[in-house]
Amino acid sequence: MKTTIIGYPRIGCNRELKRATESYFQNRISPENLNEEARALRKTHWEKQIRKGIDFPVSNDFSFYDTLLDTALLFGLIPERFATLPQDPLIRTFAMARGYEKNGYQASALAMKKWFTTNYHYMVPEVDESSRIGLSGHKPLTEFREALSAGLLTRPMLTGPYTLLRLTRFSGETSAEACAQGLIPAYGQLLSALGNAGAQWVQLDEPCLCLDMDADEKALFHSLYQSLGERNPGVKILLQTAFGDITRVYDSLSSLPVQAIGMDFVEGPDNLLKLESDGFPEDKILVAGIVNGRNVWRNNYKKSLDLLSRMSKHLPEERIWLAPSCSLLHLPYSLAPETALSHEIKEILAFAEEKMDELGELAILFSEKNPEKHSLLIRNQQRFGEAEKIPGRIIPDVRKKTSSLRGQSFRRMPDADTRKSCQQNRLRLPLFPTTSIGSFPQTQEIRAMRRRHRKGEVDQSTYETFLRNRTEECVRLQDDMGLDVLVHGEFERNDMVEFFGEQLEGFVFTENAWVQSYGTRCVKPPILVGDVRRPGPMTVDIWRFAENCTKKPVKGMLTGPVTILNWSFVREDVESTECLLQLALAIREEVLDLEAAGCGVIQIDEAALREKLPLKKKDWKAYLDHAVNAFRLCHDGVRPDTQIHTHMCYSEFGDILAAIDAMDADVITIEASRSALSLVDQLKESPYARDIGPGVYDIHSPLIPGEKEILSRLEILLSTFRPEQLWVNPDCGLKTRSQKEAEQSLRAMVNAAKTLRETYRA
Ligand SMILES: Nc1nc2c(c(=O)[nH]1)N[C@@H](CNc1ccc(C(=O)N[C@@H](CCC(=O)N[C@@H](CCC(=O)N[C@@H](CCC(=O)O)C(=O)O)C(=O)O)C(=O)O)cc1)CN2
Ligand code: MET
Ligand SMILES: [Zn+2]
Repeated sequence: MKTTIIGYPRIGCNRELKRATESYFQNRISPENLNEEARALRKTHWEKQIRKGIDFPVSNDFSFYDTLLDTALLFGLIPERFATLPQDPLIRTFAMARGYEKNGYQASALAMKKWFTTNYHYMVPEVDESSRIGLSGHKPLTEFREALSAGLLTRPMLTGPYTLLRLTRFSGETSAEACAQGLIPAYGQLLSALGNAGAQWVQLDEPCLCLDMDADEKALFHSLYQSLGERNPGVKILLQTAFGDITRVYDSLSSLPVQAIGMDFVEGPDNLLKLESDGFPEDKILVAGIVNGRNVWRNNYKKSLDLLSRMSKHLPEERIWLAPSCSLLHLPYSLAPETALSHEIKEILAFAEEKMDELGELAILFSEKNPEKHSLLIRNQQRFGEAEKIPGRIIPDVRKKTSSLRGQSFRRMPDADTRKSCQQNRLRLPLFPTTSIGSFPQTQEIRAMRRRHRKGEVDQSTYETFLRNRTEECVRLQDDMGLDVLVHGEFERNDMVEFFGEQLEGFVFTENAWVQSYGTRCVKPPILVGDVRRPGPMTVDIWRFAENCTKKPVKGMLTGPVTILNWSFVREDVESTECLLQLALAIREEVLDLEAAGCGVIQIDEAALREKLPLKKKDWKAYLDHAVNAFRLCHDGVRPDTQIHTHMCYSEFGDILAAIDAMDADVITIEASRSALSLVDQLKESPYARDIGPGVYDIHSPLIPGEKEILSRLEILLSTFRPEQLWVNPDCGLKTRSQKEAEQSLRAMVNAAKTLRETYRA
């Protein structure tokens, strides 16, 4: 059996690309320097795949920002506001990703959305009537040639036409069908160019095949591939899917003019059932995704060999290539730099590099007559034996509590309307109250201080004094700007999930296991290995300190159980519903401690609640029931006059409105600035009654909004929301912004709210 991967991380094992790109943004290095760094990284990544024995390495998985954005640029899916940008590919890429402002020319960034159920974000391509669809770049070709000149034959990958069209926003008279007319010839042209350059295979990523598909969508998919097949000059196509099963189109696979199909057998167990009941097309190769490409645990070889032997009853092993279930983009690079993990834990983990080892070992084992006797299999089983010894895997006290809660639904009393008046009596907030989402800029100074503290170069009390000083400045600044509900700024947190993981029992941490979240931004997800317990208060001290710096209310700031779970690497030895209950209990204890300390407004962020919404609608209810119930458990014990906020990063919630409402928070703040109109649209049919703060400016962009711009967004929002329910806040936390950007933007926002209040008073 041959092995392949379908994408590799690109940020660099020491985040070299992040550092180089950020230096380029600050004009500290030239575009040539940035390109050099990128070339060096690509070379390192190809060489690593070869060294790990991968038979078919991949190219064009590199990107300066996002591969979907690269594909959009490649084929001219560019909206009018970027049409007159300089032709330079770096400038165009970053302009579309981050917004552009120069010489009186301004263009806001493309929207950013979550990539399927991962914590990776893609840029949403936009097509309008000005877009000229056609091949207008050569990135896949350049990178293919670059590898070839280093002596490596790679398989270029890019987003396929169906997924590209499905994820694009069309405006005016444009449509996916019309766009396809220009797009397919452009793909054809690219494939010929790649074939002429010596490529044998091209990988077209079609993860959208794992979504629900109606008859029109299926027809579009088939017609795209039929016409691509007619234009294909002979290069072989691997149609690659990920993140679930493709049972929606399985029946028609054999008629597709492609030579290989990649399927996920980890998140899509139904793929195997289909293969067993319907067989697999005789003329195609199966790229079998059997090693989990997005969780950090070792593969269980015994189970994988069983799976492979079931598959090989339906097609010969020469036609099976072993692969991860998705791109390795969602995993850290390597276990090698991790020195602090215990032996048992290290034994049971595998990051991108170790996953490639696993593919090779599985190929060896499968070719053995008696794999049971093979040292590789014995070693693999020993790892799982060792893992049983991990301390804290089962804490009987915790299990006792969760088992008494199973099957219950939690509910806060009294009803929301009654609570609203209790809270108004206590807080006395003006119309259009202003607030922020929590974090303030994590400046170089703060990060450097945290690093010195981590390394033991700065003692605990110096570090704490430093944090308090920053917190005090931050609270005073908000007071001075006239915000109504303040925050402490989250300076003590490296990340909203990693921080809570560090406070709770049950998680372990890595030193260097970074995973790209978007652009140059990375996360280091904690790894859940045991039962969760809260040893003591986590946020009460810093909240109390901040509260004492002002007369205004300061929000207690927590991350909710669903988000902690969704942004961690989760255990596979325990049901996620159990972990969710354990986390909810821990957060609940913290909520009650904050309340007892006098905190009147508590925000429980559920930024990741929507992100793990299953891709197929039939699975939504089960997920949402558990998620919502866990959130309700966090706050079902608070007093009526304690105001519970929640925050979500994406406003696309028209379709899960009932679930959002059922969370029973008093106030929700959400992202909306890049899509104020779409939120208003979604809520036209079914109005939303609770207090809501749709973000009035984009915190992901370095552009500073003006008061007028904010006012016009607020006006749009007031066409759907009652003045008494509208809060005024940014889209999300300010941690990635500079001090100046944060301050000027918030001032514009507060002024806009004040102006609006005048209008309503008159
Ligand atoms: N987990 C998670 N997922 C999320 C979000 C989020 O906030 N958290 N937000 C949404 C958007 N995604 C985001 C993801 C990351 C970042 C982000 O800012 N990440 C930081 C890293 C944050 C962090 O963990 N920082 C640590 C470590 C920082 C670091 O790199 N330290 C240097 C030293 C720095 C110095 O000396 O100057 C080092 O260790 O080498 C800290 O502050 O302590 C980055 O990439 O720059 C922002 C948004 C969706 N998903
Ligand atoms: C990604 S959601 C962020 C919420 C968090 N309270 C912050 O402001 O950073
Ligand atoms: Zn957010």
